[in-house]
Amino acid sequence: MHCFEIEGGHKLSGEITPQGAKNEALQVICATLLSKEEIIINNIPDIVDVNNLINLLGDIGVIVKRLGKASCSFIAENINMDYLQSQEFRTKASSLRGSVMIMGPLLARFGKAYFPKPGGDKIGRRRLDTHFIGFEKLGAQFHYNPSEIFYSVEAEHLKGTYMLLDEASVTGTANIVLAAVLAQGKTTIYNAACEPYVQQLCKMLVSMGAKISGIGSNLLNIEGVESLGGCEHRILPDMIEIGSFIGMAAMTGSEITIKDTAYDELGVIPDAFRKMGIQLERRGDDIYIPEQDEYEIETFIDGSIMTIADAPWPGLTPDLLSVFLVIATQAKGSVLIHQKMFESRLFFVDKLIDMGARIILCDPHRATVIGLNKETPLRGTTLTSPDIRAGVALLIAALSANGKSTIQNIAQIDRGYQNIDERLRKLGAKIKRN
Ligand SMILES: CC(=O)N[C@H]1[C@@H](OP(=O)(O)OP(=O)(O)OC[C@H]2O[C@@H](n3ccc(=O)[nH]c3=O)[C@H](O)[C@@H]2O)O[C@H](CO)[C@@H](O)[C@@H]1O
Ligand SMILES: C=C(OP(=O)(O)O)C(=O)O
Repeated sequence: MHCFEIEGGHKLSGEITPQGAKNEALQVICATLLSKEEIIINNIPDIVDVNNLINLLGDIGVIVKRLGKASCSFIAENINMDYLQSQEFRTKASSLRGSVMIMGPLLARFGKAYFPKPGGDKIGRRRLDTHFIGFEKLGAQFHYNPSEIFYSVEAEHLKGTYMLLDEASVTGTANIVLAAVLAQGKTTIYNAACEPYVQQLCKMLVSMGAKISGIGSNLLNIEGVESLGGCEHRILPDMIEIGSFIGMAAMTGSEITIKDTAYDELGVIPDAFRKMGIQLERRGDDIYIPEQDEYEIETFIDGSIMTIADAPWPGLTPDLLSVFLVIATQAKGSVLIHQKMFESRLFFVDKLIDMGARIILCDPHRATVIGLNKETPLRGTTLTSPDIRAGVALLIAALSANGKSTIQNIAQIDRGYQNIDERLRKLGAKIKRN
């Protein structure tokens, strides 16, 4: 098991370019199953989850060609549906969460799809109800085998309908859209998730010949078509990685430039960092973060303590709350971090408390952080990464801390951050992979 050894307390400097977005990559790669024609995807991040999905598609019969470092061609002409019943499929598909989005395209194109319990972060209950209720509304029969935790959906044909989702699930919306584009007639999805990942998926589907309106809103209208063609698509920069780099710069008091951020797609993220007192400047499509010896968390207008909370898009993504929490530990002022969506994502604060941070975990969803205003740095220690975003938050803490830290279980970080140690070394970080 690899670990990172970090000597903290060094400033970073220079430029860093974000990878392609993990969560978009998972959606658009699954979408390649919808067509017999060639689909080229560019800016694919070289990370474990995405590589596992690409390999899984290869196992199902998709011809995958690497065209360059970050580009692949996919031709899903012949699909081996029997493979989906194999033990090997169950093991491989359950290594990540995003692979559940192969179900929508397979159901739409071949009338059936199977799936084991998906993997992904262990951050509380992660149900799939929205996915399956959506498929059922489109006319599929759903079967769940609880002893094997194996899901199946089958339909002779899918028929468009109106549906109001019980929650704006990101992968759930994507999965339903991926099925509805080939259904007969019109599907309306209300309370649809509209994260940039879903918007990008819909734009790609439109370029393949799908008829979708309402992209970017929570009301999608889809007119089913007979078949879809090929296309070329480029994945947006990873907004979670961009946010992680902003947090890293603030905590280490570093001057860095994050290149090619697709700034207009970042929604409230830059302003949420500004509320934490972090200065950042848009320069074209780059984000420049000056060296800051301190940053002061704003209060609300009436002087009450700031809350940073997650919400479905265009609210603040839950995937950045661990980063906000860690940067608050060295801010001036206090903040309530309210992780509304996931139940077990804040427990990593114990590790920050061990490092000297002042945090009260109020309950599994809320933590109050009283910033140290950089008067007392965190102390380096041995840490274990419980999930991908807590992992990167601990990495940020370790980079800013006094002394050495070891981060174990870095497979969690590698799941979503491409070559992170090498890229950070180029900024001057003292980080080794052992
Ligand atoms: C592979 C992938 O793309 N993963 C992302 C995707 O996961 P995923 O699609 O699995 O997450 P969902 O959007 O389904 O839901 C996430 C959690 O939020 C809760 N929920 C969701 C919507 C809502 O309106 N209210 C609510 O409370 C759900 O019950 C669940 O506990 O979206 C999550 C929410 O942005 C992100 O954290 C994950 O990184
Ligand atoms: C929770 C995340 O990923 P996944 O849904 O793949 O577990 C994440 O990217 O923060």
